[in-house]
Amino acid sequence: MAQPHPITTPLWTVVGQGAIGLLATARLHQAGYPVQLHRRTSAPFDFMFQSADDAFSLSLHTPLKIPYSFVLLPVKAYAVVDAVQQLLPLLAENAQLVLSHNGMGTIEQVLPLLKPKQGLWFLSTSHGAFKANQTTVIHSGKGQSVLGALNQAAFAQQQSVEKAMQAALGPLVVEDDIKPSLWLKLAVNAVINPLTALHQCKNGELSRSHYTSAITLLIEEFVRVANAAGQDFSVEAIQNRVKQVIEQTAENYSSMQQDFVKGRRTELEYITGFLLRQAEQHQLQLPAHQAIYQLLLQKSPR
Ligand SMILES: NC(=O)C1=CN([C@@H]2O[C@H](COP(=O)(O)OP(=O)(O)OC[C@H]3O[C@@H](n4cnc5c(N)ncnc54)[C@H](OP(=O)(O)O)[C@@H]3O)[C@@H](O)[C@H]2O)C=CC1
Ligand SMILES: CC(C)(CO)C(=O)C(=O)O
Repeated sequence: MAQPHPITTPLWTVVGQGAIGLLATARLHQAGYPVQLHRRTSAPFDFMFQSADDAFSLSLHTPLKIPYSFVLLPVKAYAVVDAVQQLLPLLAENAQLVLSHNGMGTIEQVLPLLKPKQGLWFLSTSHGAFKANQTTVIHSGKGQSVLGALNQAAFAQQQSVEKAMQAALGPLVVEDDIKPSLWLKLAVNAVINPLTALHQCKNGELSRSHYTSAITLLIEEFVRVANAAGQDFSVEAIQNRVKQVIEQTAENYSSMQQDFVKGRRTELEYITGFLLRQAEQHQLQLPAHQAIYQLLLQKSPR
């Protein structure tokens, strides 16, 4: 008689020890997934997770199990390609890799690095998390996530990846084509992030009439380049989305504002920079985005 296959829960490897990575790690652990952290050092790592409903600590001490079959890569956009290059020798032949970050432009760089059976995914999230200190992560805002497969090899493990990402950063919407969602997130980030970094203000400040004309210009330019790139957005739809996010996150400081004020590298190159590169390809001028990009570069301590 044939033996039934044992039902195993796959081991996930989360890269880094950032806010989103630790949030995902804690939630995977809560859902019963074995999970390990691929960090810059191999020292043992304990951390504390806190949310509105929960608080617990997690010890991740066992040596890393390689090759990695399921990997979540929630690092800043500018760190993605280096991280993937470092991971390549550690990935299984049919590994599944989930990118998660703000901004765009990394997918095209990562796809050619993978082997034919290695699947690539993108997860875009509106969850909020921050590190209160090196070893404490706070789940500060319940959000949701959008997940999409980026190559054919991703479909070989579709159910496993979707189920795990539901646990890690759900509630989850799975899109056949994630690009429109990424462009919509880009619109929000290309308006709110540079303005809040430049004016050193909370997101909610941008609802003041003082910012109306700058926001309108940035949105009109965004829509021109998005349309040229084949994304069918109207100015009105983007205005409504940006207004909604400004209201919903009124008390937040954007990630770019925080990086900028702390003198850390920002994701400007993958947000406004990406938009400007797209505009160039389509022979469009984006004077408002160009101006804010130059101002932030000049003022940036790095
Ligand atoms: N935090 C949030 O609430 C939200 C964040 N996002 C986006 O998600 C992404 C991740 O955000 P967040 O978690 O805040 O970012 P962090 O910078 O806090 O976390 C990234 C982590 O990855 C580590 N890392 C980078 N490269 C490597 C590598 N090659 N090997 C090992 N570790 C590496 C970093 O280490 P080191 O510091 O040493 O470089 C850091 O610990 C960003 O794009 C952000 O914009 C989106 C929505 C909400
Ligand atoms: C949505 C927003 C603007 C929330 O602050 C964000 O994604 C960020 O800060 O990077």
